[in-house]
Amino acid sequence: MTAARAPDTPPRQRDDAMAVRVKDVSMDFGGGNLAVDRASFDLAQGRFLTILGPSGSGKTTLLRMIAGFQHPTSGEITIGGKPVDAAPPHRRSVGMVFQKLALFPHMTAAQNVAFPLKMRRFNPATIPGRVAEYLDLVRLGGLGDRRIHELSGGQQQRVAIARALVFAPELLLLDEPLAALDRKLREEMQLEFRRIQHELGVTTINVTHDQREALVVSDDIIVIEGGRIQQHARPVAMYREPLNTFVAGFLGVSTFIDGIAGPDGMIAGGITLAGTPVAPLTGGAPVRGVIRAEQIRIAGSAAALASCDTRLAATVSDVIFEGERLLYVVHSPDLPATEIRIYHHDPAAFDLFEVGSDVSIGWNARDLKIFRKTPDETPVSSKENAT
Ligand SMILES: Nc1ncnc2c1ncn2[C@@H]1O[C@H](COP(=O)(O)OP(=O)(O)OP(=O)(O)O)[C@@H](O)[C@H]1O
Repeated sequence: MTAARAPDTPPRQRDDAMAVRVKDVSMDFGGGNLAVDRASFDLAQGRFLTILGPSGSGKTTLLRMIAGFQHPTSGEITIGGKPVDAAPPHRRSVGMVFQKLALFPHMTAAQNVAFPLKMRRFNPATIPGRVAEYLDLVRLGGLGDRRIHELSGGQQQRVAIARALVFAPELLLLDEPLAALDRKLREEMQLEFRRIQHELGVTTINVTHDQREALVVSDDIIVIEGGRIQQHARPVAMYREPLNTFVAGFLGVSTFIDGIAGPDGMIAGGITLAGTPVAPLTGGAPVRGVIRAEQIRIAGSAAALASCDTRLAATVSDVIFEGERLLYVVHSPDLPATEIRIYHHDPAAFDLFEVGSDVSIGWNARDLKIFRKTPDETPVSSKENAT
């Protein structure tokens, strides 16, 4: 595969180490609708960044400003050291793939891929070779003569990717391009995006509300909520060390325990739970403990959980079979207000528990992360986001 550096690839801007710089950017649509609130981040050349957040959190607005389609109310965005709106959209070195692919239906796959090259006045003699090269890159070699309606959804997606990349843009922007695909195809295309991005080394910003996609494809993740960047980190760090309960609830499946800070962790339901504060806490302050579903163990007796720092009696309220794993929902008389969620990763095991079973559950102090609770915090349902 030679598409990575085609002979007539335009020289890229390499004078600035940061491919994209977003500085104090806000978008105020008026009437109290602050869609993006003082967002700042830098993205280094060649990295794959995903902006992850729930519906209405400001992801698309932020991406549209980076694309130059929308002007920030305040702040500054540069690509390769230059302001984004320095050139008209069709002259910018930015490739884009949206959920609506906007392919030309009357054209063939190859004609679609050739279109941006013609718009950018590439040497006509080089166009067929370059189109073939990028169709190969997206594994559509041999299908260039097919019209768009003669291609499957996944193949159309590949045409859109080839069209976005064929002119070797400095930056690739993806706005939920996989959202409309069924789960299996979506997961296949996630890996394809990753492969192609690694092969070309093109700096990429992807927008999604799918946490799995963010974890699978990205070098870096930004979680956004209410127009504000909540955390910017690598996927493993984001998952293991969330900065606040919103991020903890948005990635993965967790149990939330409300209480107050105590000397050795937190006090909830009248008992002390050993845990790890993420920041210094004042005794008696309202806190929220968060523990991931895979970090709680479940067993038929407390003796089987001797290695756990905390052990509680509980009753199974629900068992959800998810194929490769089970999700137990249990309640403990020690924490009456808390719905506790536990993953069990071997659904073929013999010691499964049925609804109504009395069980023991346990975890270690390092896995119960204790956050200061803010006054406006409402219970978070991480289950809704478990895709
Ligand atoms: N052109 C506009 N005029 C007024 N308000 C807008 C406009 N575009 C977006 N908004 C508002 O800005 C907020 C952020 O919208 P945005 O589309 O950026 O969210 P999102 O995170 O991309 O959501 P989704 O995942 O549903 O696409 C929302 O409250 C939305 O209603």
